[in-house]
Amino acid sequence: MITFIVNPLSAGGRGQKVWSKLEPILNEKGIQYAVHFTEYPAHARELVKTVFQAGEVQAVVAVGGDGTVHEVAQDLVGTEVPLGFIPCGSGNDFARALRIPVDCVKALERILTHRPHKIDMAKINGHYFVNGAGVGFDAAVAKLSNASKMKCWLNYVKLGRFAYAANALRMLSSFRPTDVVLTIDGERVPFSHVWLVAVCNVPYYAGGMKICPQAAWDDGRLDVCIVHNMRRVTLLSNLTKVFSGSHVSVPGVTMFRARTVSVEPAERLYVHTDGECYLTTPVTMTIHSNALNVL
Ligand SMILES: Nc1ncnc2c1ncn2[C@@H]1O[C@H](COP(=O)(O)OP(=O)(O)OP(=O)(O)O)[C@@H](O)[C@H]1O
Repeated sequence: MITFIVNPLSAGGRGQKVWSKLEPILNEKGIQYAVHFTEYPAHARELVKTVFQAGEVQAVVAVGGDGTVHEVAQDLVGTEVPLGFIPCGSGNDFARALRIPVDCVKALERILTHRPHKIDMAKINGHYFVNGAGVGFDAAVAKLSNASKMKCWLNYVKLGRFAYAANALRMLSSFRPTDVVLTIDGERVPFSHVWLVAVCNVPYYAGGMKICPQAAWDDGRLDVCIVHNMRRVTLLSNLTKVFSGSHVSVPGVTMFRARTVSVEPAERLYVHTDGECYLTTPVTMTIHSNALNVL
């Protein structure tokens, strides 16, 4: 039996619309399935636990945004039960990285016909994440985006993925860079005047920003992007380069690859994981090779 976990409110209600399109297709094909709808934040994780307790599970499919994938994946890591994903959030970076079609019917077809394959998973202070985590400026922007009405409006006109970029411009004038010590595979490296530290398992976050262009979900490494010692005006003028990944050659952008990364700033900073902000520093991130089966 395939279990679908649907966030009906993802991208301003797209999750519900997508499910209404998929349900008749599943019935027509005579596929055995169960469906559960999330009713509050973090409910997806509870639902997956309940599904496992109830018995044999063939696959669990997240229908929603990257936040829903993040929650569903937590308890699938280390099991052979594959994760499927029907992307209908505002960012859909996980789908972008794994080349999962944005068309929900094609995404369903892939789930029904694809052989599962293993991907790496990253872990931060005990929680897994699928795409990336960010400390500092990008986490502050993620927090602002999730709380702001702008994301709802942009979702309404199907431009939700630009909410982060729009809020980055708003946050730019007020955010103050700070000193940070990174420990990269055991080596302590101090950085001054740090705007952000992004640690990624896939190239994209925040709705298509190619923050770590070389990141790969099967290389057993975390890719790290540090933006430091950069004037506000320089950051502003180079902001759009992140969509192509060409920001990596701007002075003040330092890239690393590692298996373990710790981030200790001089002051407590927000941390986002897969676009959701529920942690603060200090944090330690590790990579776990071939940890999740994906359809
Ligand atoms: N019924 C609900 N009411 C309120 N919050 C919910 C509900 N269902 C899920 N959530 C929370 O909403 C958050 C975001 O969900 P999701 O990622 O699916 O959509 P999105 O934010 O529109 O997409 P994206 O993450 O791509 O921007 C998740 O962290 C989840 O915990």
